[in-house]
Amino acid sequence: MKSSQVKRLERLYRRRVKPGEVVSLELAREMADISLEIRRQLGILVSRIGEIAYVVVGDERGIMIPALDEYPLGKRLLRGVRLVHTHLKGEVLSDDDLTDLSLLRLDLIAALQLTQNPDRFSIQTAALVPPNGGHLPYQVEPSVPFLKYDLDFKGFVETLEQTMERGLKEGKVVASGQERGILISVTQRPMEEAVDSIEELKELSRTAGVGVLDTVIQRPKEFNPRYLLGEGKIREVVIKALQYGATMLVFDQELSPAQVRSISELTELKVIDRSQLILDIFARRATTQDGKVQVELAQLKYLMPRLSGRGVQMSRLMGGIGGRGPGETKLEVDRRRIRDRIAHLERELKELSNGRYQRRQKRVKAGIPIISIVGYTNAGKSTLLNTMTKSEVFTEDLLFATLDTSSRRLRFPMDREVIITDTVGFIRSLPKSLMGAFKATLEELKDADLLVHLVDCSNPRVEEQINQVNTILAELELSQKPTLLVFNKMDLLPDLKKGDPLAFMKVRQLTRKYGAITISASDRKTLEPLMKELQQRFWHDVEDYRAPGENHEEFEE
Ligand SMILES: Nc1nc2c(ncn2[C@@H]2O[C@H](COP(=O)(O)OP(=O)(O)OP(=O)(O)O)[C@@H](O)[C@H]2O)c(=O)[nH]1
Ligand SMILES: [Mg+2]
Repeated sequence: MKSSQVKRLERLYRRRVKPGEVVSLELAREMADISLEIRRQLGILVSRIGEIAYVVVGDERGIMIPALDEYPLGKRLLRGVRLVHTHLKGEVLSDDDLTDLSLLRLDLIAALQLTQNPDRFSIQTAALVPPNGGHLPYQVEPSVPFLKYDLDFKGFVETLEQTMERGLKEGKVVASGQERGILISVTQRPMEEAVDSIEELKELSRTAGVGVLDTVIQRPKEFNPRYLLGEGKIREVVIKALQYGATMLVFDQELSPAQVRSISELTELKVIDRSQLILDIFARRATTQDGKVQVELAQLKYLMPRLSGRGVQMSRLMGGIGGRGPGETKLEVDRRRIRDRIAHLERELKELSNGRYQRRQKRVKAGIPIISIVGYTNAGKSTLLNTMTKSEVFTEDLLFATLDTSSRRLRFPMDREVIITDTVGFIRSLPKSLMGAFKATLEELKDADLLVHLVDCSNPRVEEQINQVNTILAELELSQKPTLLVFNKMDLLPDLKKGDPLAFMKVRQLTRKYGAITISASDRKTLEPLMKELQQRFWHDVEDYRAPGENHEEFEE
């Protein structure tokens, strides 16, 4: 470019646009003139007060918009700058233009559609529209000769912003105040597995208080190291997020710290992965000292490797859902202080575990058999403990209701008793950091004389869940323990038979295959076969277990 041309471009920065106009006639003419002379597209980004924030020169067919760091979106729904640029051959707004509009959330995008004559051109504009349940997030207007173009820009953009805000508050899809997420899985596993896993991610999201707007599965030949998702796909996701008014993306796969950063930079959405979701749920659920220490430890260990590198956006990284997790102040401490904290927590955990160990020793010494109930999260473990012992352990139809083991005594006839313990639920791909921290809790399983592996047989993923639990038991070196497989929630089977006959048949087949006992943990009357089996296992002399009734000795706490 000639220096005179550069000067002309620089002078554009001194121009002002009236707030009521998209662009003035004079300025548009000057742009057309320069653009035709240099044979490149020319764009200006204009702020709300009418200042020229950037002058951008492209090539013949397109233009690259710079990072708009000085105009952060933050909580705003629109960027606060509009793009006016030239199209040398009078082309209409391109897909790239509309993608920029959507991704950058520009106030408006305008193309000056030039002809050979710098004084005669048309203008075409497009702007975002409020989230509308899956339709296009923008609206493109027809071209009009520039001289006929007449839009009160100030009024237009203010109204648009207000409507968008109102739409968001009404939160048509999910209640407001909640996070609204799009779930994403990028995997090379078979489609069926991906669907199963994302179904579970939905449950986890529900438990964590994240409303699920949509799910996206991509099975690429190769992973894109930067975004995990392919570039095209991630743009699709962003547009979807705009359409539905999403606040967060939840990935089913573990993301590297760098990936979290690039994705959240590109999308300006909160980005979390499955591990973080689970950590978040654990953080909410921990009530006892033990549980709290373990969760904080796990969170810090998860955070540590994510602290390296420049400009880590803490709020996005560890904000979790609604900003729980280690508090802001704790996050400001440097790695060293975190390391100290980890060491401190580990000591504390050790002390707590010493206490646990002594309690365990007492039990072992007393020679009372110990039964531990294990199983996938939500299988009904706590319910079973409650019903068997008539106690009130917290149960809920959410994942990970129980985070600490709790033990109860269970009496059998003839003054016989066992200790029965409830444990934290298992889940596939438990975050590594959590696995470590919760090993302490699960250590108690080593003392168990019998594991009762409880299964929710109404769950469509029942077989997979059995396998997952077995895998984790193997990891804990517990495969050799005597184990009793018990199918729970049999009261739900008639419904399953009606709703999904195939799944029902599968359950029947599994029951036969494993010779499993079936019960309804919530219904005491159905526990008889289980009680009988337990009694047989521990006291071989018992010929027959008698059902609890008026004239019998009852099993009770
Ligand atoms: N229909 C039916 N629901 C049951 C039965 N047993 C448990 N539930 C329900 O299943 C849900 C989970 O029960 P919990 O006892 O909390 O399950 P858990 O295995 O302890 O779960 P975590 O502690 O999260 O691992 C609750 O809503 C229970 O009411 C049953 O026999 N039939
Ligand atoms: Mg429980």
